Amino acid sequence: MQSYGFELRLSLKFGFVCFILIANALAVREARSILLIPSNMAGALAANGDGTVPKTPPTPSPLRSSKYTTTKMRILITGGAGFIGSHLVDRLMEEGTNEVIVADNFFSGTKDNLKRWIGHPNFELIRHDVTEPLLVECDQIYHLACPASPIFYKYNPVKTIKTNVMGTLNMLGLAKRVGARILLTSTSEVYGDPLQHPQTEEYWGNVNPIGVRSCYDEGKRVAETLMFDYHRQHGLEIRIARIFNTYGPRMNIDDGRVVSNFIAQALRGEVMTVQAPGTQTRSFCYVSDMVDGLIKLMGGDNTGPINIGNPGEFTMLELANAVKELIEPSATYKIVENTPDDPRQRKPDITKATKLLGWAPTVSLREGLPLMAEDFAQRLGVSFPLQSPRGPFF
Ligand SMILES: NC(=O)c1ccc[n+]([C@@H]2O[C@H](COP(=O)([O-])OP(=O)(O)OC[C@H]3O[C@@H](n4cnc5c(N)ncnc54)[C@H](O)[C@@H]3O)[C@@H](O)[C@H]2O)c1
Ligand SMILES: O=C(O)[C@H]1O[C@H](OP(=O)(O)OP(=O)(O)OC[C@H]2O[C@@H](n3ccc(=O)[nH]c3=O)[C@H](O)[C@@H]2O)[C@H](O)[C@@H](O)[C@@H]1O
Repeated sequence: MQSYGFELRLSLKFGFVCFILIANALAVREARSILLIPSNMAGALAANGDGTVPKTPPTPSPLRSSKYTTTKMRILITGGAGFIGSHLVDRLMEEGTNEVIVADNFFSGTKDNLKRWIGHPNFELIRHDVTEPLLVECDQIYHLACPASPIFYKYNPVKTIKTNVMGTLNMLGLAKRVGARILLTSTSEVYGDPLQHPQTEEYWGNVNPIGVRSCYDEGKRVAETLMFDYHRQHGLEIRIARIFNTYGPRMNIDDGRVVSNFIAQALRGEVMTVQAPGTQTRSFCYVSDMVDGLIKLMGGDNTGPINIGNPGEFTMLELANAVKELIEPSATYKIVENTPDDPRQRKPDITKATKLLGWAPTVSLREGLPLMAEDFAQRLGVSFPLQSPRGPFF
């Protein structure tokens, strides 16, 4: 009797274990089907990573087709209170067919750049830091928010990284939720101190991952990675512009970038500070050309990355001499110490932009410098064209 009892207990235990195992197997199958995870998920992810056709884009929010919603294109511009962003706002507002929302934390931008639109029924300005999530409904996102001048982005490098990584992640999350197309303003700094010249989009760059500029250039490289991962994994419609040095009216007078420094110094009667050795090169794009390029990229079919910049290449000494010739003939310069990791040469190959977007810059440096100087002179309260023995230049 005792042995029967023992066998019964044993078979009950065995039955219980079998039951648990079968139940577990069923639960896993059920969970898979609930979560819609295909059995070949690992393969699918690998295939996506290999650049196979991305998923269908997410459906736009139902709010956008509500009869109470405007028929205008609603465009979010992060960093829209800054230099390039505010010119982009002007252009998109002037089109008359858009509603524009600007989200900016005013770290390097200012409300003053947008004063023309504040109060306009198609315009909204939100004080918002992109490192925090943002809930708005929109059709397109131009994601510019990020300090761009080396002085500003090195001021709080951890914040710069957070802005590039968490900020881009938040904007991608927003784009995914509302089904918006998103454009990232990346930078020629992803090429670092380039060993290929001019730089094509295929070049992977020569970047110091632990240098003082890394918060910006590595930050932008991660932002580009995030854009492509969201594109492959979630089907997001992405656009990436690699912007090369852009200048024009409305830059911060004490922004610290070279064109604004030289013009402000020349107009204030100060000595222009050419950082050693002075033979390093940059290619300068006028802001109206840049805005044209960004809008064409957003409207076109190509994800990018696409270089947008003016291929005219100048040494810093040549730039100082151009400012002297065109802005203030009495201007002088001195050679000062440079900062670490300053790229020695930079010039965009714009074959892709020309072929795929039908875009090319139209404003030369000689035309653009005086236009910028006029704006700076007005803000500094000095007259321009400055009186000189040779008279006005244009
Ligand atoms: N101007 C150039 O030569 C150049 C070159 C390459 C790339 N870019 C890129 O273009 C974009 C605009 O550059 P810009 O020259 O107009 O610079 P900018 O500094 O004038 O504008 C950047 C704007 O972003 C805002 N911002 C910064 N951090 C933010 C945050 N955490 N949350 C919300 N807003 C924030 C600033 O307040 C500012 O209004 C940047 O993404 C920059 O990296 C510019
Ligand atoms: O276009 C780009 O991709 C990047 O270009 C710039 O970075 P950088 O080229 O270093 O811009 P500047 O600070 O204007 O410096 C340009 C050159 O001028 C020199 N410089 C700068 C300031 C100055 O007073 N004098 C001077 O000679 C620097 O040494 C450097 O060689 C921008 O600041 C970045 O936001 C942007 O992403």
